This record gives sequence, C-alpha cells and structure tokens, in this order.
Amino acid sequence: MTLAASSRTDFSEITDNDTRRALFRGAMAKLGAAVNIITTDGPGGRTGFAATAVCSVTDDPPTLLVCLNRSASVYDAVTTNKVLCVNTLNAGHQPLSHLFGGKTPAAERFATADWSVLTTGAPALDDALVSFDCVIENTVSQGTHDVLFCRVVSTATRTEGQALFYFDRAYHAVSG
Ligand SMILES: NC(=O)c1ccc[n+]([C@@H]2O[C@H](COP(=O)([O-])OP(=O)(O)OC[C@H]3O[C@@H](n4cnc5c(N)ncnc54)[C@H](O)[C@@H]3O)[C@@H](O)[C@H]2O)c1
Ligand SMILES: Cc1cc2c(cc1C)N(C[C@H](O)[C@H](O)[C@H](O)COP(=O)(O)O)c1[nH]c(=O)[nH]c(=O)c1N2
Repeated sequence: MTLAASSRTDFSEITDNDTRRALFRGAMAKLGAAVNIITTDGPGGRTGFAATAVCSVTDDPPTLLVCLNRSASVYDAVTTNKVLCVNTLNAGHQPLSHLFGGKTPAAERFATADWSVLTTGAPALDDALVSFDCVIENTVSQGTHDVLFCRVVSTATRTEGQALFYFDRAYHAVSG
C-alpha cells in the first residue's frame, strides 16, 4: 500500500534558491516540534531566543544539539559565553515564545518571567517543563546555521503540564 501524497517535490529540479527555501519551509511546517527558550549569560551578556531546532544526540556523554541562525542578534553572546540553557516551554508560555522569537530587546525578553541559575549561569526558566543547562562543546556550520553540540551538565524538571508544540505555523497544547 502506498500513502496518498497531496503534492510531491523533486528539489533537484528547482534552480531558484528562494523557491527552494519556500518549499523546504512549507515541508518543515509539517514537522511539528516542542518550543524552547534558549538562554545564555556570561562575558557576552545575557540574552535568549526561541528555538524548535533542538534534539537529543547521545546519552553518553549527555548531549543535545541546538541549531542557531548566525544572523540572530544572540549569536555573538552565545558563541562568546559558550554556555546555554534549553528551557522547554509549557502550553502557557506562548507569549514568552513570541517575546524571544521577535525583535524585542534582550532585557525586555526576560522581564515577564522568573529565572534562576543552575550550574553554568545561563538563565533557567522557573516554570519550564524541563531545563537543560549546557556547555557548548562542538560547533558545525551548515548553510545559514551553526549546529551547537551541547553537553548537559545539569537538568531541572519542575512541573507537570501540557507541552507547547509548534506545528503548521501555529502553537498547540499537547497533553502527556
Ligand atoms: N530553525 C530555524 O531557524 C527556525 C525554526 C522555526 C522558525 N524559525 C523562524 O520563525 C519565524 C516563523 O516561522 P514559521 O514556522 O511561522 O514559518 P516559516 O515558513 O518561516 O517556517 C516553517 C518551518 O520551516 C523551518 N524554518 C523556518 N526558517 C528556517 C530557517 N531559517 N532555517 C531552517 N529552517 C527554518 C522551521 O521548521 C519552521 O517551522 C521565521 O522567521 C523563521 O525563520 C526559524
Ligand atoms: C517558534 C519559533 C521557533 C524558532 C524561531 C522562532 C520561533 C517563533 N527561531 C527564530 C529565533 O527565535 C529568532 O531569530 C531570534 O529570536 C532572533 O531574533 P533577533 O535577531 O534577536 O531579533 C529560531 N531560530 C534559530 O536560530 N533556531 C531555531 O530553532 C528557531 N526556532
């Protein structure tokens, strides 16, 4: 049995970069993901951004990856500090995701929530579903993004609750 497909795209036939990017984004919109706020602090300053491009790499040593656009305002701070905290959002955090995903100045991004520090000094969101405090150990550049390989040095799992999921260019609440 074959699955019905509403449209098929052969990327090798597409020569226009903008068209290819748009088609890729349209396809990626179907790949839902948890929403996270990635924070950092240190000599490069305190800042953070919203990210869905986060996943587990290996449990030995505990490692996750984060994909960061090099054009983001946070890029210099993250790469200077070499630490970050991945804060996985609950369903009530949609306004926070909007703050950290937009053009809001760094100081204002932190103003509406409560933050603590775990091991590295990167801000941990007090009511995140889970926070992964990390040291950035390796970086690989691919296209517009850096893939940051982050060794987890501590975690905090604080609340039960629904997850904030991003799918089809919209936020959704997901129960466990
Ligand atoms: N990985 C990312 O950098 C990433 C992921 C999600 C959203 N965003 C940003 O958030 C904004 C809104 O996104 P949207 O989902 O509403 O619509 P969209 O059409 O811009 O993106 C659709 C999907 O494509 C992927 N994507 C978007 N921009 C990307 C990029 N520069 N590099 C790699 N993958 C990318 C994501 O999976 C996203 O959910 C955009 O400015 C987008 O760039 C970036
Ligand atoms: C739901 C959602 C998910 C993501 C993003 C946005 C949103 C709304 N953004 C974009 C990122 O948050 C944004 O570029 C930063 O906040 C930087 O913006 P400024 O350059 O500071 O204005 C984003 N950027 C990135 O480099 N990697 C990612 O995985 C994601 N994921």
